Amino acid sequence: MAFTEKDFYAGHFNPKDYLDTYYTFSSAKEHENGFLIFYLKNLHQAFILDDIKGDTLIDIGSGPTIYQFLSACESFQEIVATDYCEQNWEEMQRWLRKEPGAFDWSPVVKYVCELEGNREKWEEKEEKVRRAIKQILKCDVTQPSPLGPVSLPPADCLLSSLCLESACKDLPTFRSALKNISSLVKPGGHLVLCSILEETYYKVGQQPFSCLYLERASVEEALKGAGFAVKWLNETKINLPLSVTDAKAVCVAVAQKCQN
Ligand SMILES: C[S@@+](CC[C@H](N)C(=O)[O-])C[C@H]1O[C@@H](n2cnc3c(N)ncnc32)[C@H](O)[C@@H]1O
Repeated sequence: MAFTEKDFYAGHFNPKDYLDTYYTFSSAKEHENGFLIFYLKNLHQAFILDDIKGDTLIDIGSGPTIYQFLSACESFQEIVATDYCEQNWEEMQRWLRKEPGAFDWSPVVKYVCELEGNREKWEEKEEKVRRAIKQILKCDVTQPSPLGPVSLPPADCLLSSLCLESACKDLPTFRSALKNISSLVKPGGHLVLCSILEETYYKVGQQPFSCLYLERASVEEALKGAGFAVKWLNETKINLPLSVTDAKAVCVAVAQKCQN
């Protein structure tokens, strides 16, 4: 399908439909939730077991979701969320401010608390995430300075899930987007990248969006080309209905920005 660029996202990406389709979590939807469970386990691995920690973390292309912060908030006190689209900032704000109609993340939060051995209650974890997210900024990964005029000190860690393959029309653009975002992290800092593999489209409500077809090797090469050393990369097959997406697999990579 034709590439759906950022302004198409701004006009057509419905955060509520997106959350309902991909982040409604229940044991009855084990297949549909497969990719989310895999991401949560690997984020737990990165931020809790591997002990990637520091002061600041920037999440690139956060969309309306907060699942990616549930383990990270144990290791980073300051989280900056970013996205190109205003409707996504608003949807995230609804949850941060506990406003009526906010998405119910509690089943996902409870799952992560279980992974962590219930060190804290799920309500406390939600509050920790709310406290950690200090700002939501506009970002465009296709620009050399993705945060535009906003200048932040280089972060200790970058996180990004399912954004670059949505935002990039081809592999050269994907490679340069990784270089663009690498300017936001310190040398020696980490990048945790959650990607979807072998996907050409996904639907949000009835609206299809294009996806850059990626294979594991192209993710690894692009990371190396952008100056990152890959520490580990885990991949698993997924099984979502074709009415929603043609994705075949997901992967999580942990990489470290090389010292110059
Ligand atoms: C599939 S969603 C991923 C959202 C979330 N990170 C997740 O894990 O579910 C893709 C996101 O990329 C954002 N996006 C699209 N083009 C972008 C661009 N050029 N720069 C930054 N974000 C962009 C969209 O607004 C959308 O929120």
